[in-house]
Amino acid sequence: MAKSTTETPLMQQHNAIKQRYPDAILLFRVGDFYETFGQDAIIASQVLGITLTKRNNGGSDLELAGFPHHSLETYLHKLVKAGYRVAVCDQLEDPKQVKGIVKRGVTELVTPGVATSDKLLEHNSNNFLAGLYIENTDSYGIAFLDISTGEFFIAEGDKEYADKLLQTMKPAEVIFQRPQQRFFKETFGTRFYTYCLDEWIFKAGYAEEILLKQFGTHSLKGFGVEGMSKGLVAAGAVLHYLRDTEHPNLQHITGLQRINRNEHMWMDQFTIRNLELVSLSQDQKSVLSILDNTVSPMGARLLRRWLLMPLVNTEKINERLDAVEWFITNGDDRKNLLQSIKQCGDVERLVSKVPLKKINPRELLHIAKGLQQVQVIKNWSQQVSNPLIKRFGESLNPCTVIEDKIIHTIAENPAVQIAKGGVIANGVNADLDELRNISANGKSYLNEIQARESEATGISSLKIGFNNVFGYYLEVTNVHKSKVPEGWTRKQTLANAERYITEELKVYEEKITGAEEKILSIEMQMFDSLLMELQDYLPALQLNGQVLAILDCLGCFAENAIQYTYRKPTLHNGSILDIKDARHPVIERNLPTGEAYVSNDIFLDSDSQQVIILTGPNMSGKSALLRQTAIITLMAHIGSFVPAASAKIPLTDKIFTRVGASDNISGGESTFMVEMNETASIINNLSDRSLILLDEIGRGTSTYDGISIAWSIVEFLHYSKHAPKTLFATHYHELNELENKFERIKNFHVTIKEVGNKIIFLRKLALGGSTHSFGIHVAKMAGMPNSLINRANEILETLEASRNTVETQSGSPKAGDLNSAVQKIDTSKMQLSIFDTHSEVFEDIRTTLTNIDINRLTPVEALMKLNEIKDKLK
Ligand SMILES: Nc1ncnc2c1ncn2[C@@H]1O[C@H](COP(=O)(O)OP(=O)(O)OP(=O)(O)O)[C@@H](O)[C@H]1O
Repeated sequence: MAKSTTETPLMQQHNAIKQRYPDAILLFRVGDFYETFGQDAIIASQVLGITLTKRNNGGSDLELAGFPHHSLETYLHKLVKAGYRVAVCDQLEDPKQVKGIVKRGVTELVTPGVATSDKLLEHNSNNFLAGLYIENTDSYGIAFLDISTGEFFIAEGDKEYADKLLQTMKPAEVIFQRPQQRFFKETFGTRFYTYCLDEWIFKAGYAEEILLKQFGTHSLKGFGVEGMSKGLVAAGAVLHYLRDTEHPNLQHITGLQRINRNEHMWMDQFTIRNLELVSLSQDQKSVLSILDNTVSPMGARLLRRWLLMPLVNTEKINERLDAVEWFITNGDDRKNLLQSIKQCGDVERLVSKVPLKKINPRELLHIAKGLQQVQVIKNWSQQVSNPLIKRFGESLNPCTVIEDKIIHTIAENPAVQIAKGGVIANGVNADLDELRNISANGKSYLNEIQARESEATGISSLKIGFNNVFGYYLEVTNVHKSKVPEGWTRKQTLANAERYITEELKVYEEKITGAEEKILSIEMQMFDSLLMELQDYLPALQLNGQVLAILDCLGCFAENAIQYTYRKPTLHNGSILDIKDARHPVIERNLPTGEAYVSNDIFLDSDSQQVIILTGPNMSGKSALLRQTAIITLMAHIGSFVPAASAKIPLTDKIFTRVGASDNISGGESTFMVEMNETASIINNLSDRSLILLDEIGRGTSTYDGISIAWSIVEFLHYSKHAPKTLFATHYHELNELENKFERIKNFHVTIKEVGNKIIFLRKLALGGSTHSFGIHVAKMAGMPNSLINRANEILETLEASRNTVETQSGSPKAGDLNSAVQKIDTSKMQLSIFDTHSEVFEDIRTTLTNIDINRLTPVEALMKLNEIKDKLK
């Protein structure tokens, strides 16, 4: 920004404030506009598409861009979405009351992680601010706060766990110690919006002090977070950051919840992505998107967390499953309950707007109407026979006193903005009623006085009037002057009349002058005090929100089970996984009309069938089978019914999935390196209750290396003392040999039918391995030129002829003499079959001609086709 000694006082004020928020865009309120200056103006004009102008600033030109104050929400949201921190600087005094420059100050610093505006928030996902305390390279404390709902979590763990939590909770912003900037980037990458704070903030003593102050308690014991010193340090930093960003009203942040690593199933980021649990883009279908039948935003947010953090406690899971079953058999109860929950709106976010003073009258009324529904649900829950639903229903708090007060205080259909008036109901405040009466019925009130006084005095021509100098008056023509009573005071004498004021008129005048202003002020004050009163109920309201979210999710599982014929799984502590007629919940919902999903049985245990080697042609459905096994297992662990005829699911603490040859080029790792890194992490983190899905592991390197690695991984898993249940899909048919050598390995394949030179995918799982991949067939389906396909078939024949010499010897694979087979490939035909352009062109022309229906061709079209063919021959 251009510096000048002759800056205007306004710019001096701006610059002084800007200095305190150097890394934020400063929206500086001037009259009815928010203005930006200098570099801020350049950015704002680019991001917001508003005009950039120049203004003279003491001799130098300064960039300027602004927008009307009522557009703040829209523009603020655009800037924050574009990744900027925005400081909103308001006028702190009424300009009408002040001479000279108005006092200004930053009233809010909005960043991606500290957003409360509905425009910045997605209704079905949380907007977390994460605090990360890096104690050392493998020890972390993490806190997640959603300021828009008041949910506050803490956790601790090693690097892998910290990474997993960050990936799962997807914070909009991560704050950590400034000296760790480089380390953070190297460890967690660049996918998060980050901000650094001074190291001194990350201290246990400071954290405790700030947390106790926030919660108004003497100790943190009540939150069950003892021993989580690192997590608390992170939570302290989060609160400090809120203070730094001018968020003083945080009464809705009433406590902490701990996330325990051993209470949830372990799935790493790769597994979450590979199983397509949550959508990466708007139109991508995911397990979450097809399961989400919730009726409230808090239900939708909770479902996401449930899905990414499945339970590993049989008792708790069975409680949920039983509740879902109850909802299925009691359909009317379920429908009524969901209807009630729907009417409550986004309880958590509405409640959080109360201390932030961002709630509008309509939303306040919504809270009260929600509380009426809460009462309905609570009453209903008394007669529910399912213990979990009953327990949750009974824990609801209808907060009757405040509900009643809001319903009676707020008008039936209030304006959205308090400033519009008409927000407080009639009959609540006598002064307000009177003022409204006066303001609305002023004319008839005056007529009433006029008639009354005219009758009392006998002055038939008595008139009431008003002028700016004398205010209200009674006008008496000179003829009747003698009839004027004593109590009237003369105010003005005209040629043929006198004007008087009475005590009653004086009082009326005082009342009517500024009635509108007074009405507004009473309304605002009553609204404010209602909000103040409501603050005492915040914890109860938040608890209601959480309970409604749980009931919503359970109801949603019941809805899904009915709509999509999901069945109740049996979760047990044994080792058998036995699913009958399993389906993939996402694929089955996206098949073209008329096509049915082919279900399959799958059985795994730790005695006879611990590892399945799954072969089958490309596109036959191997990956789908692997994934549906994991998704069904996962769904059972969140308490959902599953897409299968029946399912016995062993309690599973970890699901690993790996797909060969996925790459992480931006992370600087080669395809195969990634594949091996990820597989190594499985091998090193196995447990007795793990489910492992390996999809074409080993394919990222040469055939021999790949087969050898795949073989040894399977051997390792088979001999591992944990005996993890494993599904291994592969195109290395050589691996089928493993079945003969290891007792707990079984071969299966996905069936197809060959009809002529076509194959039909039957998609049924059958015992035994398959010998063909039919990859060339899939290449044909993908639209490769016929000449290329024919050539590939020729080469395949040559190679397969040599395959007859394949011998697999004593526990290790030998893939035959591929090298000498390759030498046998006859390249003399290559000119003709692949690179003979003529054959390609003729093939092309033949296709064009075959597709022409001569009877329907107009002469002009025929000429054009002829021209097209001529061009091709050129
Ligand atoms: N059981 C099924 N019923 C109906 N359609 C299915 C079934 N299984 C898979 N499909 C369809 O077939 C497509 C290919 O399936 P999938 O990716 O599982 O094959 P694959 O055997 O793993 O193939 P590749 O070896 O080439 O990776 C799926 O996207 C889905 O549309």
